[in-house]
This record gives sequence, C-alpha cells and structure tokens, in this order.
Amino acid sequence: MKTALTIAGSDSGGGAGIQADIKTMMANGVYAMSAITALTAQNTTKVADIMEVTPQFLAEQLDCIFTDIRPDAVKTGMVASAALIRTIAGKLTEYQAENIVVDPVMVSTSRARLISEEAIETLKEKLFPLATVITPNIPEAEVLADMEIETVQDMEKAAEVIGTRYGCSVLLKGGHQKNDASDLLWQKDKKPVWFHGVRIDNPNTHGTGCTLSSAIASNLAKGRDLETSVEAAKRYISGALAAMLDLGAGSGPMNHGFAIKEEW
Ligand SMILES: Nc1ncnc2c1ncn2[C@@H]1O[C@H](COP(=O)(O)OP(=O)(O)O)[C@@H](O)[C@H]1O
Ligand SMILES: Cc1ncc(COP(=O)(O)OP(=O)(O)O)c(N)n1
Repeated sequence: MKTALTIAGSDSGGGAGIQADIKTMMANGVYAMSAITALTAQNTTKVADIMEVTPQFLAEQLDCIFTDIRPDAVKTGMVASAALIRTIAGKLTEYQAENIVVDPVMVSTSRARLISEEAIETLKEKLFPLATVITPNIPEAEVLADMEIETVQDMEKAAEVIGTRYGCSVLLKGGHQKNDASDLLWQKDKKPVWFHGVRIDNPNTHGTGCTLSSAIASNLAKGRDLETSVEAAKRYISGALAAMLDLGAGSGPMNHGFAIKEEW
C-alpha cells in the first residue's frame, strides 16, 4: 500500500488540518501518517487558541516516521514558526523525501492568523525549494507575488511570478475568485494548465485547501504525475463540496464519506 505523511496542525473541530488530511488520504486509498506542528482549539466559527510543539518534538515525530514507514508523498500545512519550518526542511532533506506538496497556510476561513511574518520568509527560503508543488490560495498568492489578484490574467501573472521567484511549481487555487472556482497549474518550461471548476453554492468550505493538497499528495504517492494528481484532487474536492454537509454554526467541514472513491 502507498503511504502519505501530513505535517500540519490539529483542528479540534475536525474540518481542516491533520484531521481533514487523514480523512482525505484514507478516501484516496493511501495509508496516512501525521507529524503535528501545533494543536488548535478550533471550531467552524473561530480559532480560540494555538499551542505549538517544540522543534525537538517535531523532529522526533519525523525521525520515528521516516526510520520506519517511509512516506511515498508528504504534505505540509499549518506551520506557524520559522524554527518549525527549519526543522521540517532539515528532516525532509536528511531523509530525501519525495513528492512534497507545500500548502502555505496563512489565514483560516474564520480569519485567524496561522503563521508569523518571519515564518513566511523562512517558508520561501527553506521549504519552497524542496516542493514538488506549492498550493497558495489567492490571498496567499497576493502576499507571495506582491500584487493584487482580481482577474484570471492576474492569476496567470501571479503564478508565473511566484514560480520564477521561488523556483517551484505552483497551483494557484481559485476558491476565492468571484465567479467560477478554477485553479491554475504553473510549471517551469510548460504551458500553464487550468483546472476548471464550477462554483458550488456551498458556504461550508472549511478545510478545502487542506483537503486539496492532501488529495494531490495521495495521488503523487500512487505514482501519478503532477497534472494527473491535480486533476484527480480537483474531482475529489468538488465531490466533497457537492455532498453539501452542513455542520456547525460557521463555515462547516466537507463530507469526505460521500466523495468519489479513487481506485487503490
Ligand atoms: N464554492 C466552491 N465551489 C467549488 N470549488 C471550490 C469552492 N470553494 C473552493 N473550491 C475549491 O477548493 C480548493 C481550495 O481552494 P481555496 O478555497 O481557494 O483554498 P483555501 O481553502 O486554502 O482558501 C480549490 O480547488 C478551489 O477551486
Ligand atoms: C490546523 C489548521 N490548519 C489549516 C487551517 C486552514 O485550512 P485551509 O483548508 O487552508 O483553509 P480554510 O479552507 O479552512 O480557509 C486551519 N483552519 N486549521
């Protein structure tokens, strides 16, 4: 069986973070492992508190994982501090990890800040160069490209700026667009590829970014190329959103149980 690792924060509400990642990896037919960067006291309306693990404890989790069951793919999510990012980059390099999807999580749907300014710089410097692909949403891409993104043309420009500046492939997610929900894959020396998605009229989008990046990692773990992995992941997230689960008082989680099953 193929294996995938999520390095991310725990969401006590179960909609995003480690919990969304594990549900997604299971539904996509890979064995899921986790290294936790922080605990969040969180629900569909707020992030009430955050407790980070120490860099030493994160390193111990990664040592235990990589010296026993080697992951075929790795996804990183919420990593709030520069010290933790340096630890992750060091361990991924030491163990020569492959198929790395970096989701540069900055702010939650409930508008809580999930990363420090200093840590954004460390992400760019240490983690992006190791990534098979990074998956910013539009607000994150605006920070990374230093530009405003309003139109489809802006998305194309921003993806190119980010990919060229940080030397990595970029999937710029369009969930925050006004009309459709189409994502753009930029890869060096290749024609950019659009993954078109109709906007599903569902206010419950908590954890969509975590879910998409974990689905991409699951498909990479199964040996698919990046483009095919993104295509399958887009199908998965669309299925999970279209299942119209409605839980909690805020922006609720998606239904992983109803999402299409990929073959193992
Ligand atoms: N209402 C929606 N309908 C269809 N797809 C959506 C919707 N909202 C988000 N998505 C998709 O979910 C994925 C995550 O995108 P996005 O919401 O932009 O990321 P994040 O959760 O990091 O803010 C993307 O594939 C995006 O196109
Ligand atoms: C612990 C934790 N990690 C990540 C997020 C943000 O989730 P994401 O899927 O990137 O974004 P939203 O769709 O929830 O905006 C989180 N809230 N908690």
